[in-house]
Amino acid sequence: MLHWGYDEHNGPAHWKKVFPVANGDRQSPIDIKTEETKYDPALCPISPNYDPTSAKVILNNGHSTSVEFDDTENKSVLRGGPLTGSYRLRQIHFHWGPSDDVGSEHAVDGMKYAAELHVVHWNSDKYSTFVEAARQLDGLAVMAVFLKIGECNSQLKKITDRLDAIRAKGKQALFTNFDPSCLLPHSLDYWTYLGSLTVPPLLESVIWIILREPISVSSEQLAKFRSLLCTAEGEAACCMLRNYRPPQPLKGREVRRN
Ligand SMILES: CNS(=O)(=O)c1c(F)c(F)c(SCCN)c(F)c1F
Ligand SMILES: [Zn+2]
Repeated sequence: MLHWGYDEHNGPAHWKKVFPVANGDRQSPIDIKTEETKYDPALCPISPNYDPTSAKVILNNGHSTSVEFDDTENKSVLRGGPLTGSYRLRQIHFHWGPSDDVGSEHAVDGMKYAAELHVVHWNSDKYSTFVEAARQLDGLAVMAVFLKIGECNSQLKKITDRLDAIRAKGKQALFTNFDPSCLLPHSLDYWTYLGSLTVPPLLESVIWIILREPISVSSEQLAKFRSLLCTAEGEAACCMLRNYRPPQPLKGREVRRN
């Protein structure tokens, strides 16, 4: 297989040929059947504490757009929720689709949102680097926020207004003084379950925290994500129209809610 992607010839159905864990017991995303989620009174509120100076660059990696944070010290961390100890902020990125009726990775009772924000953290209490943590069962914590078509999101505008500068794969631009808490909804109520990365190598090291309340995004803002290119400058341009993996089998896992 050529390099993995989201096209007919290299998309999610092909990934298992190179990454056999794609058929594992704790793959992500999943379709959250809300009636089957279990209330857990032991679950704490989540407590994000981010320092805006941790933000460094905004990047087009060919599969998504991300904001990368300085994770050389414990300046921006997530605590609480289902987590033990503190998880250090690494980066945020988005998943979307070719039209507003699909795009999120997780689904809620079979319904997909237009896009999904992932806030990625790693367990800096127990491990020394992101790469080491990504190989551990409790290594990563990803907070997911659904994006629902509606009003223009003024906070998201800080990101969508910069996408022109990073259209081609491999391009990056300075991006600092940004606290990703500004992208969180009013309510921090969540579902949580044990899963994986949703892109190769699909490592089964993610504690998922999925916020139940979506944030808004306008159709025009979302269209800007789709104008990003999966190809580098000088290559035949190919738009990043979709980068979501379909829901995977639950395989007996429990989804808890606070
Ligand atoms: C949950 N979404 S994801 O797509 O599987 C994903 C990424 F895209 C990531 F970029 C990173 S971190 C940076 C790695 N090079 C990650 F931990 C991650 F889980
Ligand atoms: Zn993601």
